[in-house]
Amino acid sequence: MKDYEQEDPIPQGDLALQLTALPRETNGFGDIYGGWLVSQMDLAGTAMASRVAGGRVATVSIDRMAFMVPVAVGAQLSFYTQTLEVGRSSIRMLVEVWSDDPLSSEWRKVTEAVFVFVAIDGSGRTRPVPPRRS
Ligand SMILES: CC(=O)SCCNC(=O)CCNC(=O)[C@H](O)C(C)(C)COP(=O)(O)OP(=O)(O)OC[C@H]1O[C@@H](n2cnc3c(N)ncnc32)[C@H](O)[C@@H]1OP(=O)(O)O
Repeated sequence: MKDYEQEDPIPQGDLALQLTALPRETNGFGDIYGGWLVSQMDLAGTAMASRVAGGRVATVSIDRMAFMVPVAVGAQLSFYTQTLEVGRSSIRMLVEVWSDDPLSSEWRKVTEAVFVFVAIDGSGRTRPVPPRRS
């Protein structure tokens, strides 16, 4: 994961979400916890996938992920998304999280994961992703 970080020093894709890590997102040790970060990644990916899908999507899978650096309270977090593949109803999307630490002023990649979203209709059944408009 560290090698990949060095080969890949800039965010991939489009900025989907920016927010500040607040004290309410911490665990009992006072540290930002991973589950909160994953849920923000899911929200950022959902927002972008629903644009591609032209409507409602559901998260069907998240690949393995590792947290490469800790996130400090007060850090500015940026979530980037890149569509990797569009299937009949599925959208594979890379979601990266980058942190701007207010104390160290360091800009670093925190984590990344590939999410798969599926376009669904009002009843929760899969539907085809509409063709891309050029
Ligand atoms: C449990 C929760 O509440 S988690 C929170 C939100 N997520 C959800 O609620 C999703 C719950 N899951 C579901 O409702 C169903 O799995 C559905 C409707 C998303 C998909 O139903 P399925 O019967 O798996 O549909 P189907 O087999 O046709 O697969 C649909 C697409 O998803 C892809 N897919 C299904 N499972 C996976 C998986 N585990 N990993 C990657 N892709 C997958 C398929 O390859 C297919 O892609 P394509 O249409 O582009 O070829």
